[in-house]
Amino acid sequence: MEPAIDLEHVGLTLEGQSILEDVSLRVPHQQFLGLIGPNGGGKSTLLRMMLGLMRPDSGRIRMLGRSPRHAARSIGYVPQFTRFTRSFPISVEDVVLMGRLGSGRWWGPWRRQDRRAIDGVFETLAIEALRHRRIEGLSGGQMQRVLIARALACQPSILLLDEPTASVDTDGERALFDLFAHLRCDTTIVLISHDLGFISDHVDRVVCLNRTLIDHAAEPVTADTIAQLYGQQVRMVHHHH
Ligand SMILES: Nc1ncnc2c1ncn2[C@@H]1O[C@H](COP(=O)(O)OP(=O)(O)OP(=O)(O)O)[C@@H](O)[C@H]1O
Repeated sequence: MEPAIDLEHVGLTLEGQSILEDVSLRVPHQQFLGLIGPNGGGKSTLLRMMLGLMRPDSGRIRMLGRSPRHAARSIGYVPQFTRFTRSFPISVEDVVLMGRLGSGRWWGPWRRQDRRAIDGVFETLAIEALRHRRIEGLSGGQMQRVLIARALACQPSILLLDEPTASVDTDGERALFDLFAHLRCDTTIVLISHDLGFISDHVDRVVCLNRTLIDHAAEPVTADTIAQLYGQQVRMVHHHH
């Protein structure tokens, strides 16, 4: 069976700087993968490539056996919180409905079935009370949950999350990982995090990206292995500068 995510020898150079080099990664269906690495290591760039928002200079990316652009409707994406501007005068419901744009509907008012389809997502993320609030006034943790709800609104087969727990308190973080544990029965999840100890408790596998990818698939995921992986990578950063 083809893996859910298949990267082969992916490379990217931007403005003369090598961002990704020979990155190969196969993520089987329903695996929960933690993606770690130092700042600027290329993690967000790699997720954007999986979504088809950026193309590699070399190598090949297949998502669900298709090109990233063709698979995009089956991929939910939670961007890094700080990259999402909140100065639009729109409601929480509007933001979550945006997640259904790929579901065959391109313009015109939302259909009742679209609104009904997101009811479950509001409940799952416990944001029902926020449904008609403007997004400008939300707290960081509330907004983060709204962005996750938006990603889930298309009932994705693959969920890509860029530091989804960055603005969430400890209880909220635990609730999110409970949610991911529930979702992984039928979803492949890639989660970027800097919280090394925390992800080690929840993911199946950890890979570390710092321009090149280090995959210790054979080793059990423990906080120590991750700290070691991360330490190596951080030392490499210093070494390169
Ligand atoms: N559009 C762009 N043009 C030029 N350089 C870019 C562009 N996008 C990203 N980069 C560079 O690519 C490198 C990787 O950035 P990226 O955001 O993928 O890293 P990251 O691992 O997600 O970092 P962080 O942990 O800080 O979020 C950085 O050096 C960044 O400056």
